[in-house]
Amino acid sequence: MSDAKMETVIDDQAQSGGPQSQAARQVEELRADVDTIDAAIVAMMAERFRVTHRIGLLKAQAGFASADMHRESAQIAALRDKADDYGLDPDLAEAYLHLVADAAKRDHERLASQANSR
Ligand SMILES: O=C(O)C(=O)C[C@]1(C(=O)O)C=C[C@@H](O)C=C1
Repeated sequence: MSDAKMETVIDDQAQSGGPQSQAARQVEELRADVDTIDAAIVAMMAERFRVTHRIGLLKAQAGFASADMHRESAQIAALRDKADDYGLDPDLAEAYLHLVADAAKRDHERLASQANSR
């Protein structure tokens, strides 16, 4: 256990028939759950992006700035609390919010520059 490995290809281990193949097969089963969860997260992110795109269209039409850091502070505080409730590292929830809000703002900037060039 003490040798520091850089990578273990679990698929190879599962087929090896060696002493670690049962653990490797259990990892593979859990990976199916990970894939299902990741697909759901991507679907929800796409839905979120469609909603923020609509916000961006309204902001561009009204001449509002893409960013609203007051709103983002409230979102971060709420998500950090929620993460705590679920036993998730609040830093991870905050990193998620930055990721999606930054993407939304880039989209809003594009929409604003399109509106300005008309
Ligand atoms: O709620 C807004 O005003 C948005 O533009 C959406 C959003 C977000 O992605 O949640 C993005 C940018 C703002 O700074 C705040 C929030």
